[in-house]
Amino acid sequence: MQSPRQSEITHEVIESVAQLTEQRDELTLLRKLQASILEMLPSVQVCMVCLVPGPQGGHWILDAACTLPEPMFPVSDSLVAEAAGLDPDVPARQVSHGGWNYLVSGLDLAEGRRKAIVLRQAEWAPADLRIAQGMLKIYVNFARMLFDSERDTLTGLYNRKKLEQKLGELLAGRIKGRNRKRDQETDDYLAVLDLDHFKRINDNYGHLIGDEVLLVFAGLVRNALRDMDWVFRYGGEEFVVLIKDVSPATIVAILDRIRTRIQNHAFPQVGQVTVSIGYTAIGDQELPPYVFEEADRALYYAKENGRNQVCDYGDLVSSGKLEPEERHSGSVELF
Ligand SMILES: Nc1nc2c(ncn2[C@@H]2O[C@H](COP(=O)(O)OP(=O)(O)OP(=O)(O)O)[C@@H](O)[C@H]2O)c(=O)[nH]1
Repeated sequence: MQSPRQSEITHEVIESVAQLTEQRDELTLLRKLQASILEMLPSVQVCMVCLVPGPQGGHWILDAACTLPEPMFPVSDSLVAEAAGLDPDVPARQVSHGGWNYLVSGLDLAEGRRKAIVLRQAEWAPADLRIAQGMLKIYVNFARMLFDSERDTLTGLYNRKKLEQKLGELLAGRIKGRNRKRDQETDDYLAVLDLDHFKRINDNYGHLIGDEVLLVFAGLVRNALRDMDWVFRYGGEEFVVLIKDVSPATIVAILDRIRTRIQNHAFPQVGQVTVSIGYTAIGDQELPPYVFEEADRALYYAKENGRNQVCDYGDLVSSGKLEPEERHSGSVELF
């Protein structure tokens, strides 16, 4: 039979696992993991960092721009090397260093990144170690599942489901007035990007090369943007980017930079590929499909009028080239 203390611990562990698996967002999942570990094992210190391949490749470095919960200690180069060398199938490894006993765990992310979770304590009681290892194992398994559920398998970009969630959150925030910046000159934008004459690429070079073009295209778009910008594969050869808090001049510059980089890139076997882009400011549309619909209409205009160009829904409406969107309640087609 369990002692009262044992059954209290069992209850705490079950409660923590239940709370952990309620999370649907990478960052809140990490925060919950940190809180649960600190609650169950108060003498443990926790540090969560992102690693990226170094400039020469072959070794990993800390990604300072990666925002994770406040680290409780600095991560040394040797710990980075330890986390980098982890076998993804081994959830946690024990390492002793400078009078501390560390438990290092890693999780591979898209775009060659790796997340490392490092716990430390001068001495680990065997029961504490088992709890920590178990929690890390549950976290890694659950985070992988969460990660897969919101990513496109070919490109590793976020998928349409994640777009719907992200855009819904953004609009809800604006409606509540939290992100409204009426007095400022910046806005949030949604752009739809569609490769030109992609069917010809498939027809002339085959589906595998078509997939390769999509993969290279996804990387070029991702690399042309800041870490804080969101890139989604909407489906087929259609992609969406969400760019927050930029001026009207900046959004044109960003999207035209993407367009030019694609045009100037020599795609393996295929050579030149171009992209058409339609975008709209995220304002009072109220529902995610309304935002998408505006950007998609601007994209359609770009396609109909020569392709390989960037078109703004707002400009097209104010110059009379497009009729403003008429919305009838009940006619909303969800994503
Ligand atoms: N290789 C590959 N092809 C895809 C994928 N998803 C969709 N496609 C193809 O993308 C092509 C899209 O063709 P269309 O919608 O006619 O458009 P397009 O040829 O790009 O012409 P425009 O958009 O008008 O410039 C179709 O041939 C689809 O089969 C995919 O995952 N891999």
